[in-house]
Amino acid sequence: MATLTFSAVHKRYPGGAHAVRGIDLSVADGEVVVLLGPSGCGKTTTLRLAAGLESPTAGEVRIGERVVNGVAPGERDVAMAMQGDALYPHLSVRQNLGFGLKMRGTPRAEIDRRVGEMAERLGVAALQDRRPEELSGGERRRVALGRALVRSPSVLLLDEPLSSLDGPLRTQLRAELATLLRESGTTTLYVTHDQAEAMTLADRLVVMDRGVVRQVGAPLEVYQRPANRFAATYVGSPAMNLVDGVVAAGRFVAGRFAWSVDASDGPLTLGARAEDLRLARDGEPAIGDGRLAIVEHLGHETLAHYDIGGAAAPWVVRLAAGAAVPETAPLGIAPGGVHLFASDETGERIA
Ligand SMILES: Nc1ncnc2c1ncn2[C@@H]1O[C@H](COP(=O)(O)OP(=O)(O)OP(=O)(O)O)[C@@H](O)[C@H]1O
Repeated sequence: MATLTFSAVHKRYPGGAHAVRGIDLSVADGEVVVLLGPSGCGKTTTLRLAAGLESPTAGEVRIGERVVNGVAPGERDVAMAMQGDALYPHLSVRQNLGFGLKMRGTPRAEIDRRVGEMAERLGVAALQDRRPEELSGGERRRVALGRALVRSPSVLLLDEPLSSLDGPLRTQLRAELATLLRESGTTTLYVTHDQAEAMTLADRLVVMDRGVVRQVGAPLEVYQRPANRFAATYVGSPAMNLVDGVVAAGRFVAGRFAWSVDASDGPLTLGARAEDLRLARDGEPAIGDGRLAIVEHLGHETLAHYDIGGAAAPWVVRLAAGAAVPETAPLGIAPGGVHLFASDETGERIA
């Protein structure tokens, strides 16, 4: 087990892409840190820098106290599992699981013991004599994860390991993986752009945008108190509702939209999550009248999209399943449900 540390790390590819722009990040011993961000934001590059498949163009990557910038992947004691990783087709499940241990000269009896335990934990014990072609997609993913985990590496690097799976299987394996990572206590850096996966697996979440870290925090902390507009819109589904407007004398106004805020005069962006919006009753304060644009009946809840005038897109209101959805309604924001962000390009949180 070890810590993994990035200090002012940059990666500029020969072709010119500046994929990672000064990342400072530390994964503590036994911690699961998830990199979350849109396509092309530098997640995989960060992981490959930890693996030793790329070297930084500036800054330092350390495993424990050791600077590993120029150290080859095989000398780092890291294990990696990536999306679409192929198993060795001519080897059995047992041999696939034990391959890394064998390469490291682990005694036969210990390989058998560790492989047996891992196969048991991953629910593939009965399949150990099969070849990969005789497995389902989910079973193959389990074996690929097991192959990385069984080595008990200092650092485990996982790049969208569940992305080739569909609905229920993915949910199941996600939960199993969460337990497995906790129990094994392996220092893990995990890349995904799947919200639910990030929220379930992460001790801490790292929100990335165009090669830069925009926020680091526990998943709920990031959800409840996003540090900037980017994190506010990227974390959470549906995304936080936002509207650009101007504050004058304690009143935020954007077109038909108005709400009392505790902020100095000037432009800013006001946000509220779908669950913090409500249909205001008579006499309750309202941001204005919303006009119904779309309703999504999702079974366990209803998402009503209301055009509120000032915002570019309709605001999404989360309602209980089966609740009445009026065509027009005054919308209110629950106490504590208002987020304020700078309207400049940083979009930093103000309150
Ligand atoms: N080998 C490479 N050579 C040149 N540019 C690259 C290389 N690998 C990645 N890039 C560029 O670096 C940037 C970051 O890519 P990276 O794969 O790290 O993003 P990502 O966040 O993992 O994206 P995705 O979610 O799509 O996998 C992108 O602009 C990409 O085009």
